[in-house]
Amino acid sequence: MTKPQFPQVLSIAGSDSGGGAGMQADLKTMQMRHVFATTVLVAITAQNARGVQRAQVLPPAMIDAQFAALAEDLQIKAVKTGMLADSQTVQTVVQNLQRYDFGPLTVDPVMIAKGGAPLLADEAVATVRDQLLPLATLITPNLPEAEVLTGQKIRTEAQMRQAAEHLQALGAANVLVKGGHLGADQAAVDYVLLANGRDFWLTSPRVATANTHGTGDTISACITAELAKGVDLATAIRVAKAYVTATIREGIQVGHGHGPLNHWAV
Ligand SMILES: Nc1ncnc2c1ncn2[C@@H]1O[C@H](COP(=O)(O)OP(=O)(O)OP(=O)(O)O)[C@@H](O)[C@H]1O
Ligand SMILES: Cc1ncc(CO)c(N)n1
Repeated sequence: MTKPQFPQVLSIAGSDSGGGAGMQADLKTMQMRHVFATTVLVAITAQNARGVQRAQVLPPAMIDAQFAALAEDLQIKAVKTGMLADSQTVQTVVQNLQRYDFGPLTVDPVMIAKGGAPLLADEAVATVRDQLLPLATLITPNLPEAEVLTGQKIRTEAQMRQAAEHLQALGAANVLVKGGHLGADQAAVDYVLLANGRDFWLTSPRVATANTHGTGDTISACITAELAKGVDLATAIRVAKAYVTATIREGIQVGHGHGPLNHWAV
């Protein structure tokens, strides 16, 4: 009897001990999307829905060793990055992504946790922009991240569009600007600019909830999973928007503060 085949995907990220964001959100999402998730852990955070208490970065040699182990034995079809902590770690990840072909790369340029804790050192922003972003098949910044990467203020939908064009000019092939941080009275509107110049908006009703910890990780992990299955990018982004919306709408209650999503939602 032939055994079931699942496309293999990779999450390069930090651990969220609270289980709601980071590598844990990636793993839960990828499992729900029926792909086989592998990981390169770059940092550990002591974190819960109230915030980040402590973080520790892994040494470059340990990051290299994880990449080498995967390259030796697996066939990764799509890859994403999340928390990358500091400039040295970004450079280590960039070197490995250049060394191995793990398929289309989705860069979620994680900078600050929902509670306000920094997950990327200021000195690493230029490394992300200049070295990682040009490798990205897709970059998925939220509004504050897009502001930092472009140096532009983003308060309106017109500015979201301009920021996407700017990010493309910086070298990202395709761009998803996430509008989760627009005003609480506005719909959850995201803007997509594809490599071929096609663009579209994705709009869903804003759910009035504090339980949005890990939304960014979840949408980018879902896109990565769909890409590994061979789904085209525009469809992968639409599927992922629908999935993250369901995980917010069909919320669960775990912890306090910015609680996690319902990854079982469909
Ligand atoms: N309250 C909400 N209701 C519905 N959709 C939301 C809500 N908040 C965020 N979203 C959607 O979730 C996705 C992630 O966007 P967001 O801007 O929150 O990412 P993020 O800030 O990177 O998340 P995180 O840092 O928690 O991982 C987007 O599609 C956004 O529109
Ligand atoms: C480890 C980690 N990665 C990413 C995020 C952003 O959601 C977070 N809060 N924690």
